[in-house]
Amino acid sequence: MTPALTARGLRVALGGVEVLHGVDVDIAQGRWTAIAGPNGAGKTTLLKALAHLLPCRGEVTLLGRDIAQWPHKERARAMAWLGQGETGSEDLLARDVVMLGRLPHQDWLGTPSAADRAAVEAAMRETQSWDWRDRALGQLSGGERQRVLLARALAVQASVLLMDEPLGHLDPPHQADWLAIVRRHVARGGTAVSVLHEITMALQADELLLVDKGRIVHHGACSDAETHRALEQVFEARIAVHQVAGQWAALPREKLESDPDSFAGVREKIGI
Ligand SMILES: Nc1ncnc2c1ncn2[C@@H]1O[C@H](COP(=O)(O)OP(=O)(O)OP(=O)(O)O)[C@@H](O)[C@H]1O
Repeated sequence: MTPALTARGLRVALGGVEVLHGVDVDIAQGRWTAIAGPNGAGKTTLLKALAHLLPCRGEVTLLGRDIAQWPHKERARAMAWLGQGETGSEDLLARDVVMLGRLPHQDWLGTPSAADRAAVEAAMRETQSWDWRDRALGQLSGGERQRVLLARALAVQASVLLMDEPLGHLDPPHQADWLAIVRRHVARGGTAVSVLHEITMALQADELLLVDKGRIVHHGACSDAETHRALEQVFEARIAVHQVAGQWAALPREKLESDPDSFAGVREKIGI
């Protein structure tokens, strides 16, 4: 199957300094790929370059076609973006913010159709943000706001969904809801790519892309032992990947070793 996204020799310079040094990658369609790595490694830069949001050297394709050759609206219908700490639109009502996700489907100066309104409602219900549809974005809490912005990305109904640190401000139940949303998207044949700092959450993805110092240092299945070793290595062995209650989890190694009592329950479960 054609990859959802590919990059060949991708280089990005920011402020005159190269921060991405010739990345080659294929992102599979119908899979969820998580991008992880240390602070400043280049994860956001890579995601933005794949989204065609940054000037870069090299080639990027979206669904088999040079990303720069896509007509703008068509590309905006094929690929949705959820950025990190987005500002702006503070005075807009939440439902109008989500309607922005429908712009690629509308004619210039066109009014929203019944299908647009239905997509907005469905996306807001999916992210449980429908209740504050008539409140201004600037008046919402961090987590409420994040769910509205996720709804905006979902309202696009794009097959490729790119999300930079989507769990910001979300409490654990809403993190679990986000996980369910991503899994549904992928089960329907969609592609999800997300930068995640929460490594245990990143390990729930299908594939893990590890970025360090502007390069991809590993790309493999999240269930793969080789991926776990690469993950431990990129974080200088300060985390350890173990299976806890049937799921892969990244635990702080120093805490496990120096304060065994606080992890007694976990140690019992994972047998160490
Ligand atoms: N506008 C900019 N001008 C100059 N350098 C920048 C700019 N934006 C980012 N950088 C640098 O580029 C590098 C990669 O940044 P990027 O945001 O992609 O890292 P990241 O892996 O997403 O980091 P984090 O985990 O901290 O969010 C960092 O060294 C950062 O300081």
